[in-house]
Amino acid sequence: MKGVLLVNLGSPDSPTAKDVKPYLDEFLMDGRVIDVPPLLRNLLVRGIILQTRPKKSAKAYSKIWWEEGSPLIVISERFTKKLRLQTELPIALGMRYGSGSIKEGLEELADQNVEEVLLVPMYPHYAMSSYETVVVKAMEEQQAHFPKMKLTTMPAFYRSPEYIKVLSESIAEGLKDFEYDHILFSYHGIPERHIRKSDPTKFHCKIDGSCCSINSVAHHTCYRHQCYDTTELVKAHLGLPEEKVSSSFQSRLAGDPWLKPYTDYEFERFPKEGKKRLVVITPAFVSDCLETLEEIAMEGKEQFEEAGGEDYKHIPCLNDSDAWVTLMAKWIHEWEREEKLPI
Ligand SMILES: C=CC1=C(C)c2cc3[nH]c(cc4nc(cc5[nH]c(cc1n2)c(C)c5CCC(=O)O)C(CCC(=O)O)=C4C)c(C)c3C=C
Ligand SMILES: [Fe+2]
Ligand SMILES: [Fe+2]
Repeated sequence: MKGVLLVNLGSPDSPTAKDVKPYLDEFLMDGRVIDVPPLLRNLLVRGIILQTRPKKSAKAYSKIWWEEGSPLIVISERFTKKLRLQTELPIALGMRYGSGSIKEGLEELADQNVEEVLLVPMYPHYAMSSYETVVVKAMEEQQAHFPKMKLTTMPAFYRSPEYIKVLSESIAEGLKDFEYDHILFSYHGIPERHIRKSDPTKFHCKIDGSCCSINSVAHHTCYRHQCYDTTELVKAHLGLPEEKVSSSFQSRLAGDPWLKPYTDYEFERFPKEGKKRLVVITPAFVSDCLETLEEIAMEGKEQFEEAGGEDYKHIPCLNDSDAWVTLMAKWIHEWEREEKLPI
């Protein structure tokens, strides 16, 4: 029997420093997130970051927390419930970090006699700190606890024409009745080093402004290329004017150079260039979360307005919209019947 495991990032159990700390510990001790040798990671994460960050993050989480729980978890559960109505296969949901683990998701499927699992990392793009860590963790759990299960992984779907259509239509809906000077596609950032590490050719990705637009096998795992490609594909689909669209990267941690341009610098720059009415889209996330609801919809608005901006709009992620659920159900049916996957 076939089944599906959807995996999203996860959230703390509550917006308190007490619950945020173990969640951040698991997240940041992942060697694909903070990719330094284990001893140094331990020192950096437990000795420095976790001394102050949980309190700061808990404050941010408490600004966006819903009565039912973390928006990321609640939206992922709503998506899963709606998806179950459109397919007869068992569908489970797991989180990479925090409660509701990947192992529990696989257990739920095993209990329903599932032997062949379609693993769906809920990320449109490949990054070792998002997509790759989900795949590796799921394979480890499968090998350790479910040796007879077969895992097939959904590829990063950022350039599937059907996905671009659904994303573009949700953006078009958000652009209705809003006069804008500029549209910013703000993607979650990663350290530049991760781009070089994920380059199988070891020479293509120079992050020099041109590598991401020159065809290369490196793009299968180049987060930067995939983000820029998403912007280009949506721009083409909607016929948006070249000069009114740009991309940037948000949510960096202090220390290393992360992908540029930085979103918060763009919020300060745009009003000075006369771009005073801004739309922000966050296509690295399929569901709204701390990084979209607090960092972009709240903090970003404040930064933009303080810099002289006048009108600001964040267009929500695809969340549990009917078009997105229906597309995922279609991909699942294609895998179930024809062993075909998007891209
Ligand atoms: C979209 C994919 C994501 C990538 C790539 C990613 C990389 C990455 N993230 C951190 C550090 C943090 N991220 C945090 C929150 C967070 N990150 C993503 C997604 C990606 N991260 C999501 C969906 C969320 C929101 C979770 C939620 O509960 O709503 C946080 C926690 C909050 C905070 O303290 O700021 C941290 C920390 C690193 C270091 C990294 C790549 C190296
Ligand atoms: Fe993150
Ligand atoms: Fe690249």
